[in-house]
Amino acid sequence: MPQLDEQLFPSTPGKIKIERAHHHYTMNRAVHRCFTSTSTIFLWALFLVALMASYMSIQSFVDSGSRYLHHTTSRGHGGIGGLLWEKQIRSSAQIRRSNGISVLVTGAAGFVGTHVSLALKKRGDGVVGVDNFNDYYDPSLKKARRGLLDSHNVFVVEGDINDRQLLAKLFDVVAFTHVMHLAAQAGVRYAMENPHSYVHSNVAGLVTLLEQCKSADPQPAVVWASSSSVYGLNDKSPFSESDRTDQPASLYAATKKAGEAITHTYNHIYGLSITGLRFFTVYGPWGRPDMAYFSFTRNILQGKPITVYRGKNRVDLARDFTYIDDIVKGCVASLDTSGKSTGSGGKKRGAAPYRIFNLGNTSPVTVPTLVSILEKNLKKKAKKYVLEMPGNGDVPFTHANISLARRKLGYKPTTDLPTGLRKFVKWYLSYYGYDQGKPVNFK
Ligand SMILES: O=C(O)[C@H]1O[C@H](OP(=O)(O)OP(=O)(O)OC[C@H]2O[C@@H](n3ccc(=O)[nH]c3=O)[C@H](O)[C@@H]2O)[C@H](O)[C@@H](O)[C@@H]1O
Repeated sequence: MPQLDEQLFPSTPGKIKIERAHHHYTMNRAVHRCFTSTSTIFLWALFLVALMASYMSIQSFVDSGSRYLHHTTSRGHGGIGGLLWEKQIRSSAQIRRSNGISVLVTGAAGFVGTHVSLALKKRGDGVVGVDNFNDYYDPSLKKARRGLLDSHNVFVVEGDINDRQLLAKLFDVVAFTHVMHLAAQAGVRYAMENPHSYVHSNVAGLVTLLEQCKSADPQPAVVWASSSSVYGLNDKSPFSESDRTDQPASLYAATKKAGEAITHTYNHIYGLSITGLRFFTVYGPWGRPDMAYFSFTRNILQGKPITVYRGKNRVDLARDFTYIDDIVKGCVASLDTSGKSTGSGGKKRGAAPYRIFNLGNTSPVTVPTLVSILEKNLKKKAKKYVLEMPGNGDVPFTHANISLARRKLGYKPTTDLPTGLRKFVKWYLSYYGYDQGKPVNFK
């Protein structure tokens, strides 16, 4: 005779069977002890069905956990999905020039996102931003950037790129021609502290966004931020797009490299037009406080020490620091030359462009030189601690070969590090309210 628990859990293939095996041992004994009459059996059956149902609903909550949470928060903040919301989205997406484009900018309250959104809006394109305003660095700076965007009629939705319903809703309201995907967990060394945030944004978030782009009709062309860090331990200099990128030195770099592979599959299977931009240590006004040029400035002004990393054999580290305005030109040119996605209804209808470009400055500068330029601009000496570079994901140097971007995008950086840092320091002092060296409104 079949055992009672076998009658309650009929043999089915796949997942259910595993669940059943799970329950089998503990319940077997309970069943024999307790089931003495048919009415008790009936009550137990009801109880078990209820147990199964609640287990399944917990499972589905876990599956869609982040989506659920993000939804609640975003709904709470901005009345997402309401009529007023739709009106703001439509007005922000409105194109005001002939042959203009309408762009969804992810990470719009971020450093590069803010600058690109403003540049597009200023020339008459439609722009809608999305940003989750996370606290990886001071969210008040992100809010201030949003204020700047607001004043130029760029609307930024508070939400996460992992939120499928939000993305679907945005594409319902606007037929975006382009997506400028800049939302990401940035920072090379922080990946050791919080590895999962890199997977969440740079892998899972990217896939969620591409899924939406693939099924949108018409499909938008996608331009997105990869990173110079994908070159990892490559020691061939300068770095060309065709150089090897299979030796990442940090999880951050690995997720960006994964992004290049993931976007390739969406291009190949669904006909999405893809352009990946390998940014080289971008700096400038409204920049990121976690980056060296920014935190060095803060510490020098506050009289606090800075740590200057040094490579093996006392060799200085160097970066191909690239000024934000040059990067913006590269981003805008990428959107303008992206070519169309070919798919519709989730099906590819022909080959679409897949491109990768270095956007660098082509002249690496050492970290000690960066510090001395800042000292000159701030008229203050840094208290320096020199430390051997810890094994935390850093690479010794970066140097971009930009001939491909020059040929295909007309990309030509024009700002050297001293000029760019002068502009940054000027912004920094006015933003944080320094008056003759004294912080008035230091945040
Ligand atoms: O080009 C890129 O792909 C990457 O550029 C930067 O990464 P990184 O070049 O490491 O920029 P910083 O964090 O500003 O560091 C610049 C240099 O200063 C050095 N550094 C940093 C911090 C510090 O306290 N001391 C110090 O000497 C680093 O070792 C590095 O050589 C960005 O943070 C990444 O998000 C971006 O993807």
